[in-house]
Formats: sequence, structure tokens, C-alpha cells
Amino acid sequence: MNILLDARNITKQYRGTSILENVSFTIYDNQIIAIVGKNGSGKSTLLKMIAGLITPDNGSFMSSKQALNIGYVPEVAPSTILFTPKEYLQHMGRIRGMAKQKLLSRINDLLILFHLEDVQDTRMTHFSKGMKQKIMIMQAMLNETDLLILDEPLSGLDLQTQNDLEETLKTLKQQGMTIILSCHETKLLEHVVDTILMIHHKEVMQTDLSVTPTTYNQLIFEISNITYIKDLLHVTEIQQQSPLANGFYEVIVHIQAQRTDHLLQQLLDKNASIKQLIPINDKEKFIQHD
Ligand SMILES: Nc1ncnc2c1ncn2[C@@H]1O[C@H](COP(=O)(O)OP(=O)(O)OP(=O)(O)O)[C@@H](O)[C@H]1O
Repeated sequence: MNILLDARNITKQYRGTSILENVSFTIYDNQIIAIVGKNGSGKSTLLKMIAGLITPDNGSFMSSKQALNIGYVPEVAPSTILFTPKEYLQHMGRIRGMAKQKLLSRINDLLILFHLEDVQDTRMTHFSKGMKQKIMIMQAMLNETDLLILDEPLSGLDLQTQNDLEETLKTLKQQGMTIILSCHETKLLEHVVDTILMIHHKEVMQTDLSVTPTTYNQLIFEISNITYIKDLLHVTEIQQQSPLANGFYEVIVHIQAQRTDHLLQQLLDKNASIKQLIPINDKEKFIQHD
């Protein structure tokens, strides 16, 4: 996983009242991250700082990219927009100084992506909250976007519209985008979220849901020349190596499951003889290490 943004020791106060204290967390590329916490815990404040709209009193955000393109969708969408989606997005693009042809083509792509081609020329006054929410996300994505920030995107949406938005978020992630959003409870987006940042007592606790436990294999083989294995294995992977009466060596290694096939191939190329291959879990691995 590549790091997109690293928040280090972020502190924020409003008029002498501390909101966040010495908060650190990491945002990985191509993930969906949910910021959760009670009303007034500082979710919007944190999102605005990530978006660069307000500055922390202390600490810094370090990005792995030189210029990180951020799209921000605020919590409160304008209640009445008299334009059609196409007109509104054209205005927003022009305000940002986008070239006409690029803007029109981007709007076209976004209308298709969000399944709103049919209503592109309909006045938005009659749009549902979910449809307006989509338009707000589209305007944040008019420029190429690496990181999309959504403040309470699900608030006030019925279940069907929430599911619809979940699908949209999944599609955006598949296209390579990283999305950070705030919501009141983790349950709402549990199918799509990779990482939860929980704000509690001015601190942030990070839980990575997408990290799958690493599985290992124990492999026992015999090899004629012990120097061969030095290039193939990390020192920590070699559990035991014992000389045999025939001049060969018996070697026991613990290797990550996804690297096992490749190692087997390399060992066979060196004329090693495979004696045993058994899966072990992380816990067993540590017990055997102790
Ligand atoms: N511009 C501001 N000036 C002073 N206080 C502010 C300002 N913005 C936010 N606050 C205060 O900071 C605290 C955190 O606000 P914030 O909006 O970040 O919380 P939140 O978790 O997003 O809340 P909610 O779930 O209700 O949207 C609140 O007590 C709020 O009143």
C-alpha cells in the first residue's frame, strides 16, 4: 500500500478550545476512509484541514505527491440551484479557469459515470437530495482528482439512495481514487470502507479493515550448497540449517504464502529437494520463534 498523505501531530483549537490534540494517522492510496465521531468531535474540522481550507495550529500533512489534486464536497449543499446539471457544472468549471473543450468533455464523462445523462438538461430545483449530492461530488471532480473529500455525504439520504452512493464510491475507488468521508456511525458504510479514523476525546484512532492477516508456509528442503539460499531468502526467514551426512544441508524456512511459489521455482532451479510444505498461521509462527 502506498502512502498518499501522512498527518503528523495535528493540533487544532477554536478560540482557545482544543478540538484535536496531537493527532497522527496515515492515508493510503486508493482506499475509502471514514472519519467517525460524535457531533462536534471535529470531523468537519479535520476534513477541512486535509483539504487545506483551514490550517492546523501545530503539525503537518505530508503528501507523497508533489501536487495532490483534492476535491472537496461540503456538508451543506446549496438548497436551491436554478441551473441544470450541465449549466451548473459549466459555471463551476469556468470559475476554476478550465478550458472549454476539456470542461465539456469532463462533464460528459462525469454525467455517464454518475448515471445522470438523462437529466443533464433538467432544472435541479426538483432534484432529490441524493441527486443533488451526486452533482456536488461531480463539481468537486471537475479537475482531475486524486483525493475526494466528502463531509457527511449520507446525511438525509434514504437507504436506497445511500446504497446508490455506496456503489458510486466503489466505482470511483476502482478508477484509482482515494476517498475520505465523514459519517456518524461506521455501520452505514461498512461494506465499502477500508480504514476508519475514529475521533474520540480529541484523539484519532486508526483501524485498517482491509489489512488481511499475513499467512506463512513452513518449507523444508535439502540443498547441496548453502550459499545458494543467501540470495533467495531473508535471514529472518531461515529457521534452521543443519549439515547432513551426505554433505547436503537441510533447511527449514518460514515464507509468506504469496512468495512461496516463486521460491519453490528458484530452489528447484538450484536442484534442491523439497521435503515438506505446510501452511502455518501468524500465531504459530510467533510461538515457534519464541
Ligand atoms: N469556525 C469555527 N469557530 C469556532 N468554533 C468552531 C468553528 N468550527 C467548528 N467549531 C467548533 O469545533 C467543534 C468541532 O466542530 P466540527 O464541525 O468539526 O465537528 P463535527 O464532528 O463535524 O460535528 P457534526 O457531526 O455535528 O457535523 C464544535 O464544537 C464546533 O462548534
